Amino acid sequence: MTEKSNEVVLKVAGISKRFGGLQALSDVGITIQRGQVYGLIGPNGAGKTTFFNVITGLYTPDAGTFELAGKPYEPTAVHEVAKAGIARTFQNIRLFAEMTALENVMVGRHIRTKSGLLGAVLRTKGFKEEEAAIAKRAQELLDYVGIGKFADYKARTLSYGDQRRLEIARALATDPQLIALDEPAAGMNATEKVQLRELIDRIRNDNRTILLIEHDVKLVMGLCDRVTVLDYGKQIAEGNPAEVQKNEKVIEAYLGTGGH
Ligand SMILES: Nc1ncnc2c1ncn2[C@@H]1O[C@H](COP(=O)(O)OP(=O)(O)OP(=O)(O)O)[C@@H](O)[C@H]1O
Repeated sequence: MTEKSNEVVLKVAGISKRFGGLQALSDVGITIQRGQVYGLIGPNGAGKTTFFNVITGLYTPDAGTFELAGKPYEPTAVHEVAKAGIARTFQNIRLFAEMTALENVMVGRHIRTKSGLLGAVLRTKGFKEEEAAIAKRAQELLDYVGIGKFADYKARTLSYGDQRRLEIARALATDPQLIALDEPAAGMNATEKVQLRELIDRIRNDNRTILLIEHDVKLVMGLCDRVTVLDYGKQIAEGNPAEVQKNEKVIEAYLGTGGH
């Protein structure tokens, strides 16, 4: 029997990372199954961003093993990781401000195109057909995240919440194995958070897999299938939200630092 929930998408183990005298991560590992929303939480300075950056190729770890959809990958460069199948968004939105929403999504799609640079320069027939297909797919993705009507708007003119949706559409455009969202709810108002939650739910229901760093513990607990809690670079708890919430080390870590 093929149980989708048993299919491992990301398996990282034994990750350590030191910055000078500071052990930012010590032997951290997570396993994410297809269709899961996996949350990464922890007090300020716990190592969440470092962990995220290691997985997505921004930082080189001192130790660790990495497997994506059953294949080992080397997180040595961001574009290699994107090609391997991890798409990410950033805490501080990184869109092409002067490009339209549609163009921003098309950029995401280009890492999967075949014509390449020469085709683009020569504007070959193959290139033009491919462009049209990419534009169509980009429009579908904008519709999917709920901002289809803004396709021709410059990214910078969109509301904050819509820019975050656009980033997610761009990430989806790469057909990733895993979508890594870095604090997607940061700076959102209550209505935008509800909409974000609905969108993430929808993405999960389409059997996609999401890793999420988020400060909004309520959002994480309400949304995630599994959660890892980091504190001072160590993984102090892993489990479903109910288990993690009851964990004494977790309660202590949050109360001890004033929580969030
Ligand atoms: N590039 C770096 N150079 C030196 N130290 C770093 C670097 N990046 C992170 N650190 C340190 O590593 C530790 C973990 O930081 P990290 O940003 O991963 O935590 P975090 O859990 O994401 O925190 P926050 O919730 O505040 O974003 C901190 O003590 C931080 O100062």
